[in-house]
Amino acid sequence: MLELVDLSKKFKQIYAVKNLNMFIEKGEIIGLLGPNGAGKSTAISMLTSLVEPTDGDVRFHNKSILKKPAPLRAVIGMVPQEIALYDDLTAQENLQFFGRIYRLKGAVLKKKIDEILELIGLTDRRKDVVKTFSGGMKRRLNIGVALLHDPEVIVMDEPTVGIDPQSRSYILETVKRLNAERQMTVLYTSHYMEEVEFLCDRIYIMDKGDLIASGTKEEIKRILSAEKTISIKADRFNDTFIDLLEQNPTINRVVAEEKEVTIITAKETNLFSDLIKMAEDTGIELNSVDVKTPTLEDVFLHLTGRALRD
Ligand SMILES: Nc1ncnc2c1ncn2[C@@H]1O[C@H](COP(=O)(O)OP(=O)(O)OP(=O)(O)O)[C@@H](O)[C@H]1O
Repeated sequence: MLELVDLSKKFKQIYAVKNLNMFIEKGEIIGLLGPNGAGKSTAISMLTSLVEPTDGDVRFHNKSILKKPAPLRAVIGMVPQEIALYDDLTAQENLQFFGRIYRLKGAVLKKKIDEILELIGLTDRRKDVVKTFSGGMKRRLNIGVALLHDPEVIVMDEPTVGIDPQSRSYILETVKRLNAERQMTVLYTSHYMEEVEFLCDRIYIMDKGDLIASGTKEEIKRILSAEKTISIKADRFNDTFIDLLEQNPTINRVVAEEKEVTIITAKETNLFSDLIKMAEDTGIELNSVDVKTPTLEDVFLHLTGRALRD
């Protein structure tokens, strides 16, 4: 239904997005995962014709929308990262204002507003001004605005950044409902791999403008089928211990954080006794050594040598 073809955007000398290829079929929830600066916002801004690509094409039902964005604009809803609401208006007044921009009015607009307030869980706060809302409530209303014209496709740019856990799970459940009950197609960008794992049918992972992996969760995790991830925990680590790990030829990658070191090694390697000895020799008191089931976070670590959450 929607396709990005060899899409690139260059800002001065830097590619924010480089040769990105993606497709989205009707009714899918697609995850676009990547750390800050990966190029996710730039990619979706090109998709929603807010940013003009340097190269490549965006196609909707096999037709380029770069010169004629109207057919896609009519059916797409965009939830931007920045909250775009009027603080001095109530929730209801905000929806009325944006609804009129979409040329909705009278009983149709009223019905739509009631339905949206119910969906985003703000019916009982409809008459309160937005400036009294928590960050999570503002984000929910921001999503409500994007739903006013009954879009077939909704694009959400990191809609859960910096909000309370309750609003976060409300938003995730709302995305699932929109997809299940209204067959809405969703493109969801995030740097939280657990959100993308929970929501999405297929996933694209970007880093520094490049697409580094794509497929279903299972397909992506198969990238790690020959490796395993070991998490080592201690109250503190030292450089000598980390150096020993990095020099060990059976260890493929080491990511050291204050109280946790993650290593990736070949599946068949048995490092347990070596790790205990290395810790003893370097004066580290281990709290735990665990072999983890691979997550998308581990795939990112494997492909880039960095943790996604950094
Ligand atoms: N208008 C712009 N001018 C110059 N550089 C830009 C512009 N917009 C984005 N960039 C750069 O392009 C790269 C990708 O940014 P982008 O915002 O698309 O990433 P992101 O994955 O959405 O991350 P974030 O979650 O931080 O927004 C970054 O290095 C960013 O600094």
